[in-house]
Amino acid sequence: MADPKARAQLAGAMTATESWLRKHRLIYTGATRHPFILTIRDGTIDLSAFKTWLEQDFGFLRSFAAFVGSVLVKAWKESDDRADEEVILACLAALNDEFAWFKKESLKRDINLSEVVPQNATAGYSRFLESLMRPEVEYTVAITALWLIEAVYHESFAHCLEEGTKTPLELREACERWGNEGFGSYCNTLKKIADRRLEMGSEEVSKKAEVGFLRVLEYEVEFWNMVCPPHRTAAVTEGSTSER
Ligand SMILES: Cc1ncc(CN)c(N)n1
Repeated sequence: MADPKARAQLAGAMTATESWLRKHRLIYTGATRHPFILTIRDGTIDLSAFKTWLEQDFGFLRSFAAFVGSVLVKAWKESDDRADEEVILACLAALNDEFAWFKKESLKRDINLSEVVPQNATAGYSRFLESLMRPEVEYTVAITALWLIEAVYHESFAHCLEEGTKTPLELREACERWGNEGFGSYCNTLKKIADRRLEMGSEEVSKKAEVGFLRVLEYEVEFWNMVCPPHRTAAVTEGSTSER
């Protein structure tokens, strides 16, 4: 069905991103409720896993910053709304702050970030981001991926801040960085941009954006799995900690 309006009517009041979140709920939950996050939330986190996450996420961040820069270029060239550029620019500014935070945290934990070698999951994710930076990749596809990458972190870390959780004090700052309400509103703004673009775009672009959506979730799960391999946490997901 090529007509976007007819597509929207068929889906009722649901936006494209909402219908994908529903359709791909299983993998979305896998990405936002990963055992790594659950162990932060219940206070049983293995601090060496947290250290690995710090090291690898810093590496990811370098590619992510380049990707966000490429989304800004696409917005400048293709967007129907100049306000999009301001949202993406704010994201780049926040990333500058994020780099400083990673450096501060690594100093506290005796990590030499310049010596860290990207593991397969980080390198694979970076290659995927690089593929999205190509000029022929549509702005709509790229902004949808950007929204989801940010939203997965927001949903994951916000889960560790809910009432009654046992998130260790020393990890609260990390959780607040992505789990705070301001970050949540920024994710919502990105979601609205993605939906606006998806609504006005072709069926073909929408399909590409959905493929990108799924790939982001797969890479996010792989990223968490690298930090906290499933075999080590099988017992946690089964409700016991005896195998850890
Ligand atoms: C792997 C990953 N995914 C998402 C984010 C949030 N920018 C992050 N820092 N790292």
